[in-house]
Amino acid sequence: MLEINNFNNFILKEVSFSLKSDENLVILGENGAGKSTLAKVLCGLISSSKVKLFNEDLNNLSELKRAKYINYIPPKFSIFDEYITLKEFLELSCIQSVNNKKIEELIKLLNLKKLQNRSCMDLSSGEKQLLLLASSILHNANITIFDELTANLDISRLKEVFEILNSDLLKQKIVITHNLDLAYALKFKVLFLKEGKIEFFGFHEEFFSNEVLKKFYNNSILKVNNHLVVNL
Ligand SMILES: Nc1ncnc2c1ncn2[C@@H]1O[C@H](COP(=O)(O)OP(=O)(O)OP(=O)(O)O)[C@@H](O)[C@H]1O
Repeated sequence: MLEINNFNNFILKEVSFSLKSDENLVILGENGAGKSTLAKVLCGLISSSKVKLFNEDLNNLSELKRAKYINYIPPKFSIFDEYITLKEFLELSCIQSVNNKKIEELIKLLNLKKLQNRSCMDLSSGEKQLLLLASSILHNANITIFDELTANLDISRLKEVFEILNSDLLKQKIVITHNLDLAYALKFKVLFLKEGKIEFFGFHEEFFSNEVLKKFYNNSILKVNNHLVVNL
């Protein structure tokens, strides 16, 4: 259970919503709408007294408990140690004991075997995003927030990531994305932010109706025969 109650700062305005433990969420909105800021508030990177996780104030949680409850995966991979390898990064992603069997399974699942001894710094943007996904599965938080996880992925990798987000490998998921095809396919609940305000919070079916799409995207996107079509 995640709750935010009337949060305000210079970017977000009167933000309130709650998610039950079995609900996943997609966060949509224009560039600069406040999506990453909201993610940082929800996971405590921006401090606030307005967030509750599993009925406990986020502010009062120990660092370990907070890490178990929520994990924020940023849009860009950054690391200070330029020598650390992909496999070592995964070992560090286990919050308590290192689970080598699971690391091997994930390396196989995400086809990262030939990269496992490469320095993380040398990975391509898409490979870094797959590493972040593998890392989040090892971390295994109750809630994982992905901020533009799929931005640099080719179509076949996007499909693999979709399958993982659509599976039970991770518990509760919050996905920030500009990829409406992904948002549509995931069928998660939808939150649409505009200039820091929640303009829509509700079910997938309602958001992806032509009426609501027209309201938020003018005529640039349409649903035709149950497919989204971009009108460039
Ligand atoms: N630390 C900061 N100081 C000042 N302004 C900030 C700061 N962080 C974000 N902003 C501004 O707040 C607004 C919202 O930023 P945010 O990164 O949350 O948007 P976003 O919806 O995630 O955008 P995008 O889709 O482009 O990633 C932007 O106008 C941004 O420039």
